[in-house]
Amino acid sequence: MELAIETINLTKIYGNKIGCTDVCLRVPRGQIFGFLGPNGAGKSTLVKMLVGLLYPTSGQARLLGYPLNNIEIKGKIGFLPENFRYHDWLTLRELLEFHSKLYKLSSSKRSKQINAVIDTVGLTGKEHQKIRTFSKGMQQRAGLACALLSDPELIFLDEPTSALDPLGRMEVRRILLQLKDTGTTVFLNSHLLSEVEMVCDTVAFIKGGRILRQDSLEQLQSGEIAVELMLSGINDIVKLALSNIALSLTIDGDIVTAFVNNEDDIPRLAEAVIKSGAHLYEMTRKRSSLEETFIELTGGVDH
Ligand SMILES: Nc1ncnc2c1ncn2[C@@H]1O[C@H](COP(=O)(O)OP(=O)(O)OP(=O)(O)O)[C@@H](O)[C@H]1O
Repeated sequence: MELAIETINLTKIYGNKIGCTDVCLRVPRGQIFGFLGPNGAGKSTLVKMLVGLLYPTSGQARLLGYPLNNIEIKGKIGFLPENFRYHDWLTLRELLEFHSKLYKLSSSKRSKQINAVIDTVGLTGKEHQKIRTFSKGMQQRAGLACALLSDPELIFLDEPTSALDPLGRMEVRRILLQLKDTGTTVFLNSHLLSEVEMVCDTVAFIKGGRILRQDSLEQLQSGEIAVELMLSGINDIVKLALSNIALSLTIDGDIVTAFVNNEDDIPRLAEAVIKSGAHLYEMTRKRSSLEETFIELTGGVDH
């Protein structure tokens, strides 16, 4: 398997504080990789080392086959930092011109590429507006446009949707999947587990600077699913029908929680209730398995 990122015992110590320690990650090329952890876990520290903004205290890493800080890879990676502040007195077009010069894009390529990224992030028509007049969501799109300018082979996005409304988030998900389709590797730091679940192929969890687990989303989601059903008329027939589908059941008054192995069992639960003559008032899939894994591994959801 060809790797976009490989780190071997990568460590950053700030004075006597651990940023991250002994990080060994393997990010396959062409995947969307989700990097999850509570506040202060070491996510930004790792990304900053990978993009060359921080020197590691020890350990090694290779990006797109090159050792860290190789100048050649700078033109092949894109980066959207978490708390970016761009030159807000510039217009969007001026900002992108400036960044494309930093990327040393040829003048013939520059204009075409700027138009393309503006279109991709949905800011067409805003080219001549100053960044300072942009809403937070528009600023985040402008940041994403900068990160896409070099047509990167590998892109790091630190909380790319934190300022976006649900529609904006959906749009970013579409962009991420589009990037994946064209072979770009996406390294996504996100607190939004539902988003990670929707787009990522592989996920790693970090806490206290240490990687707790790295696995494919498929593997992480292969655990049990809890489904809560609010019923009236619970009787032995319903219980039997549900227990024929579920691995186990718990009943508390009108609430039945059924644990199933497979997503396809969820509609079967509803059918079983209706066929057995009980009334179904509400049906909720409890926490997603990714969320459960996150809580189990890190001891809590961060906000
Ligand atoms: N410049 C610094 N000097 C000293 N300690 C730092 C520095 N930057 C980060 N740290 C510490 O390193 C640890 C990891 O921080 P980091 O910002 O990498 O976490 P994070 O997972 O990105 O957090 P968040 O989700 O809140 O952005 C924290 O304990 C933090 O206080």
